Amino acid sequence: MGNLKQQKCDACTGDSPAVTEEEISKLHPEISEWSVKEENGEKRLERVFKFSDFKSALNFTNKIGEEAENQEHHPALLTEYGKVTVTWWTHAIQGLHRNDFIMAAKTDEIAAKSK
Ligand SMILES: C[C@H](O)[C@H](O)[C@H]1CNC2=NC(N)=NC(=O)C2=N1
Repeated sequence: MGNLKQQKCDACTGDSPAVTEEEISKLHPEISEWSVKEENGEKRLERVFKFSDFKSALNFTNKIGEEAENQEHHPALLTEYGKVTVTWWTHAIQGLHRNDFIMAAKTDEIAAKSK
């Protein structure tokens, strides 16, 4: 464990397995700052990152966007003055896949490097 951020996303289709509750409880400690939310009956991972101004928030948003393109797995990003809300889930399965936990870990790493 502790290596989620080094993993790559698998190509995901509607047949890909959603993580089970048991897997969620194993993976969540690696990204403990994220909350598991439920929206429209779909589980999602969400975290708010704080910044000193809009420009830093936008800069972080763009870095997450680049990594999303590299991994072909894409978040919802809400950029505001001094904060970015990042939400990961897998549209193809309307819920959480291991990919979402990998991307959350990568997001944490990018945030740590952006400080
Ligand atoms: C074909 C392409 O890989 C898929 O449409 C990808 C793109 N990015 C994606 N991102 C996310 N978060 N969920 C998906 O199901 C998804 N599907």
